[in-house]
Amino acid sequence: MSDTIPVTVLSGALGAGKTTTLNHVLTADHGYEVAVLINDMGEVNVDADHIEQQSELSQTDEEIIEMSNGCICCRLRGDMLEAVGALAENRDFDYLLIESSGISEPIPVAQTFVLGYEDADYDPTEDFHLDTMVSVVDAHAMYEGFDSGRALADDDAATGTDRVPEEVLMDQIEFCDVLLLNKCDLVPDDELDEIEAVLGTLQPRAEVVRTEFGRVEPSTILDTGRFDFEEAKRSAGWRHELEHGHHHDDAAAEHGVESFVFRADRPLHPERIAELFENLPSAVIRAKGFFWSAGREDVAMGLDKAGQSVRAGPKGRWIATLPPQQQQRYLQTMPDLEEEWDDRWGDRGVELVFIGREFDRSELEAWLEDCLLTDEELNENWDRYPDPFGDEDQRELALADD
Ligand SMILES: Nc1nc2c(ncn2[C@@H]2O[C@H](COP(=O)(O)OP(=O)(O)OP(=O)(O)O)[C@@H](O)[C@H]2O)c(=O)[nH]1
Repeated sequence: MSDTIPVTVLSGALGAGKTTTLNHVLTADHGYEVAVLINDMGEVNVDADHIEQQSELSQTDEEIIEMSNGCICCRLRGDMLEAVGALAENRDFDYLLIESSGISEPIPVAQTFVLGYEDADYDPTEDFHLDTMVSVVDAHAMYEGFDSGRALADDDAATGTDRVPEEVLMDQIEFCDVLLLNKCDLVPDDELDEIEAVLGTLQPRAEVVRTEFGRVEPSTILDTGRFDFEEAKRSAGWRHELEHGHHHDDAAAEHGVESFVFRADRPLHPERIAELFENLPSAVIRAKGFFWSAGREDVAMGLDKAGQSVRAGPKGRWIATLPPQQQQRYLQTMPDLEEEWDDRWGDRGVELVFIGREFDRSELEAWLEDCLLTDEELNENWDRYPDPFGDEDQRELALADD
């Protein structure tokens, strides 16, 4: 057991701050050779897209595996095992850090590591042991919906096949060893005390740590030895999962959560798109990606909506704005990029992911289309358009107006 590789699994609702936490920990001084597996909800993993090559994540040397288009708690369970099995063959890392998708249920992920999985030949216990289950909780979302937080506490119906994300959230809270109460900067201290009290009642065993932008000591989530198999086995969820099996094979579909990606290779009108971002339907629970705002050819704008917060603004650089040598490096390593490269505009474009429950996708798509420059506008002087996004990093749009 002692020479098996420890595994930490990060769970947490969509937009709670898992990636932010992961970035923070990976760039901190942790002393491990970490391999990372990221499971993102949605067809494409925008977090890993090329404009973000400059992000902190890619500046670290970690081996990163991405699994999109499904959840590692269900459809991708076997795939996950195969991937970590292949990783383990080389053994050139000594820690495995997993970020599961926002709607992944933590128990099946834990069971996959502790018990293996019937459809996979690889037995993960030969190489790995589960060290810490971490849940990232969005303190601001809890604060905003404190009433529903109470409903959560009363809800013992985490069984059956009609599980909804609130119940997944419940599982994420109840089945973890460390609870990161994130986004504490957005919530008054006395409210945080109350939220912490609720969390403590729901999961007395977990260590609760308050964080802002995922800034946590690596030792809080790495090699803590806190995962307790005996304890886990006693939890109702664990037994239920074993008795009934993990029936669904697509958590997203089951929860009515869907995602779509909007792509375009022409710019968006800054005022129209800012207005749309400020008025996104509430059924859209998460949106992210990057876009080209007409008149701001110098910078890749990012969108980041998590719950009620909508932030947009400069996020990264287009590869087309990099010095030629660096540009060549990207183009050589990314064949897709070369294919999509526009002679005049390079990689500038729009790629936005929208995740929601029962939202009208075609209506949203039509609105987005309307925000693209028309053929006529393409010939105008874009520099005359007012720029609602400014020069700062992504800033809050919706909250500022409330
Ligand atoms: N104000 C504030 N914003 C935060 C904090 N942590 C993260 N955010 C922002 O919240 C948004 C979502 O953060 P992510 O780290 O991408 O969340 P995630 O859980 O990985 O999201 P998914 O992968 O889509 O499930 C981003 O805009 C972050 O900058 C925080 O502590 N305070």
